[in-house]
Amino acid sequence: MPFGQFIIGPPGSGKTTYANGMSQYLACIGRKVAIINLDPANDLLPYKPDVDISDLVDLQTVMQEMNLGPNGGLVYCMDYLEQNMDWLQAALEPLEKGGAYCLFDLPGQAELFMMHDNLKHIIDTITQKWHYRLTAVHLVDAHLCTDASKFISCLMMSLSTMLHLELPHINVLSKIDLVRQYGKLDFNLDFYLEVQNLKYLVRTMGESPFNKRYRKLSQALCELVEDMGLLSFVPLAIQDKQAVQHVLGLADKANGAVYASLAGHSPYPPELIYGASFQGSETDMWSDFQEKYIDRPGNIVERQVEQGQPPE
Ligand SMILES: Nc1nc2c(ncn2[C@@H]2O[C@H](COP(=O)(O)OP(=O)(O)OP(=O)(O)O)[C@@H](O)[C@H]2O)c(=O)[nH]1
Repeated sequence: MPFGQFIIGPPGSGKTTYANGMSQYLACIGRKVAIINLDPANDLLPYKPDVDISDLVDLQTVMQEMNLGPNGGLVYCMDYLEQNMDWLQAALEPLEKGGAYCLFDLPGQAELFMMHDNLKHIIDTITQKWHYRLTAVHLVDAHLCTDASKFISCLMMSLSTMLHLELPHINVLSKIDLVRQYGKLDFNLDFYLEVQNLKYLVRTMGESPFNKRYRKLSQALCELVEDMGLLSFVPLAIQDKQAVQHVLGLADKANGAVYASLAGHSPYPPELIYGASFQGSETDMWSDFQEKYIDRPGNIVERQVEQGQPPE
């Protein structure tokens, strides 16, 4: 029974970097890991994929021969993969036999999730027909927290992806370490992670004619998200070991790897699965992140300016 993660999220949200970082962490703690690149637009990979969709279909060739743009080409490649799932099954077989934890790096274009069924069919085949136990790890760039309207869009996108995929799901605010660059947040980090009391978010939206006109709509969307009670985020900065550990621990619980290990149905003893996951309290971790990445000035010059001293 193979375990692993589907890594999803909009373009640029950090999926490939996460696949690379997570695989390094897994290898470090002694778990076998494989990366399956299913994004044909991924040309400069920081990792060496164990399976690469480019070996099946090449996006550039598709664009040239079919006279398609990048998005049309991507949809074509996904259709092609859907029709050639036996290729993927054969490529996965040795990894499965070797007991590898599978990280699937997926394309980020939202239309693949929202408007076409090909990726959903691919995911369904892997999880339902081939019985892979996979958690969807959905990354969104944390800079969306710096603007209430953008954060509401991010909530809608995360929620609809969750409902569309019907998989165990973790929502991640990625690149937390870069948030400071985009200015001060209106609220502490836990506000964005817990996704509660969103009425306060709507209040920060300003008084432009556009905002005034659509305030009720924003309010209704926020109420919908809160009423469903399905959405929350965990923070990630890929170089932060604690954060990577935390996401892995949640993914292992969501896909059942922890319970399989406890029941003796895993090549890894529970100590390795539990022992490698984050053991502390989430609230302490949030405060630590708040202090480390959001409150604390990033460098000595910023610190001096914040303390009212002229930079040296
Ligand atoms: N500082 C910082 N940079 C990050 C982090 N995660 C990703 N990045 C950077 O964000 C940029 C985009 O990351 P990618 O991993 O290529 O994002 P992606 O989602 O795979 O992008 P597409 O392949 O276009 O869909 C790269 O420059 C990464 O180095 C992080 O946690 N911290």
